[in-house]
Amino acid sequence: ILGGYEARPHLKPFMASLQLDGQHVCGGFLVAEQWVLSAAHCTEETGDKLFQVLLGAHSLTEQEPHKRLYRVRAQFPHPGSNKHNNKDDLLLLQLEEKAELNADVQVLPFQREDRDVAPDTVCEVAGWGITSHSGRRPDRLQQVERPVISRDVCNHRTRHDGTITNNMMCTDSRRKDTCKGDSGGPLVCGGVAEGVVTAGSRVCGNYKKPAIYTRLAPYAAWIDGVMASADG
Ligand SMILES: O=C(O)c1[nH]c2ccc(F)cc2c1NC(=O)[C@H]1C[C@@H]1c1ccccc1
Repeated sequence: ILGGYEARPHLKPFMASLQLDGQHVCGGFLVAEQWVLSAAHCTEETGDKLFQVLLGAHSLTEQEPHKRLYRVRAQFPHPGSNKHNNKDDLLLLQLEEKAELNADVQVLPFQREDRDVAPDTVCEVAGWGITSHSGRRPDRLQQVERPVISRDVCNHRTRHDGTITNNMMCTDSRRKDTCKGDSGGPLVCGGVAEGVVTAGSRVCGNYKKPAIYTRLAPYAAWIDGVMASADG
């Protein structure tokens, strides 16, 4: 997160850190007791290794009462996701067991009504992504508030030039922005997850390249289908 600030500890109990060999790779959030939602691009350099999912954390390193690392039983990247674009950039992870819910571990509902969030709506996004252009990695969860910008503005020739589909949304990226390591985390507007930070490599903090999110409402059936199909 660029231009943000440290979140109040454990006030975002839905936040997940997707880790490989103890290292944070991407964000995510608890979408059901045994399921975490993130971004498909995050699996690009993992080979066939499965992530581990850290829940209940504020600090990535310090001991905290409800912090727990969960093994993943299976990973389901959206079938339409690919490494050449931001389309269908969603990943569902089935935990080995149901997460133990408590003050620091809670599910976050996602938007199921397929209607665009109004431009200028201020939403918030959190993550353990880099906090500076030099690539500084925070130990504690950061957050920032960002206004939604319309798809037309985001698709302007000088911005993302027509690549933003109806299944995507954008927020202003002047100074305050998401960045590497924040991908997979939720864009929360009015207490509901409206989108997931896309994980395609993008410049951060430049107003000419707004942040891009995968909208969740269009994928409600896919999310429900995968969760229902896999046992549990
Ligand atoms: O965050 C992203 O946008 C993104 N997109 C990807 C695609 C492939 C892929 F193999 C990884 C990623 C990845 N995450 C990262 O590079 C994470 C490793 C970097 C990081 C940043 C801050 C703190 C800790 C670690």
